[in-house]
Amino acid sequence: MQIEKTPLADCYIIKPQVHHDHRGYFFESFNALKFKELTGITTDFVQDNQSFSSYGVVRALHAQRAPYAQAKLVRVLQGEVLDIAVDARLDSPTFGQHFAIHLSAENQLQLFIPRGFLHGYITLSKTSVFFYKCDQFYHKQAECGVMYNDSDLGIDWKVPPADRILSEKDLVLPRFNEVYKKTL
Ligand SMILES: Cc1cn([C@H]2C[C@H](O)[C@@H](COP(=O)(O)OP(=O)(O)O[C@H]3O[C@H](C)C(=O)[C@H](O)[C@H]3O)O2)c(=O)[nH]c1=O
Repeated sequence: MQIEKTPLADCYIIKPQVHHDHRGYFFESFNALKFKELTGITTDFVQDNQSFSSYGVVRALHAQRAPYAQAKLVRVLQGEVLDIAVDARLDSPTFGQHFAIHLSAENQLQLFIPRGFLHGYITLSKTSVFFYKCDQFYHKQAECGVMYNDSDLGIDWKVPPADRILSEKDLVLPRFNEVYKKTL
């Protein structure tokens, strides 16, 4: 496992060590001890999620409010996505900034997104299977989110707007500054 810092504190890129042989490949998709050694972060994942999407589907930008905030370890099992993490920690020097990364079954990269972040992704391939570990259970009443294309966040979602597909819920999410009450 190799860890790479991002410009957002506590948000890390993880590159697993892939063992290839004549049969195919093997890699440890997560190892809590190695992760702690490399990041100093102790994780206790309690729920795994998986979602299937078609090209252009946007699932963004979501979080759960404290005390049910979730850290997530995300990766792609099939296809390719553009994954977005937005720092929504009011006391963070990178408050309001985002990090974007291409995750794919081919590059096998993962992104660790700490609690206090908004998260979302758009599918760039014909279809995608997205898998992620969470360190807090789903609490529907604690769900929150902001509009994915809020100009204040300046996220380039790559896919032409006409091709993007969103849930009814995501189409009516508020602006970042409405939720986080702090001007960027
Ligand atoms: C998140 C979640 C949802 N659900 C149920 C609720 C709905 O009946 C159905 C679809 O939920 P939703 O439309 O919120 O799914 P996404 O739009 O993919 O939401 C996710 O989008 C981005 C990528 C995230 O990082 C979050 O984990 C999550 O908000 O699954 C559950 O039963 N458990 C859960 O943990």
